[in-house]
Amino acid sequence: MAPISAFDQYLEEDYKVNRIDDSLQTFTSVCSNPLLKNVHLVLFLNKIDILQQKIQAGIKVRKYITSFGNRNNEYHEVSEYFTAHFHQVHRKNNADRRRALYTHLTSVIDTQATQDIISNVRDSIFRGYLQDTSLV
Ligand SMILES: Nc1nc2c(ncn2[C@@H]2O[C@H](COP(=O)(O)OP(=O)(O)OP(=O)(O)O)[C@@H](O)[C@H]2O)c(=O)[nH]1
Repeated sequence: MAPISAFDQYLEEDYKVNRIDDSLQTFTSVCSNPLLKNVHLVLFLNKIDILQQKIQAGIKVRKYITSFGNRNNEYHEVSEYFTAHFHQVHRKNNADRRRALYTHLTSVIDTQATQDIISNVRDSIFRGYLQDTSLV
């Protein structure tokens, strides 16, 4: 789980490290861990409600993440941009393409939507097990 609303925040323990970069570094460690080589990953990009509020308040992503450049400072473009970065980290650390990454944009304070997403994730994991055993 990574908070994608945190693009304008820095670590308390190191004020030079942007919190999105910190999440990407943590995710790189997960993806490059040999013990997790064959484990499918489910990533919740969380706090999208706060991301939407920040964007509506006019906070510019490019001020904090210069690589965002002149893209539109609107929710869909921003969330797609950050999601793509996490997928890129996964791709770089998944040379044999055996592992899947499932990403979900979440706001866990919306308990109904979160419950629906978790049910879908659980269903797809079970479906994967059944396919592996050729039962479906
Ligand atoms: N608005 C909103 N608040 C959330 C969401 N997820 C967690 N929180 C709240 O954020 C606060 C911190 O919780 P977490 O983010 O789980 O904890 P954390 O990772 O230690 O906190 P941060 O470092 O601030 O991200 C709590 O008050 C949560 O209720 C979300 O999707 N939307």
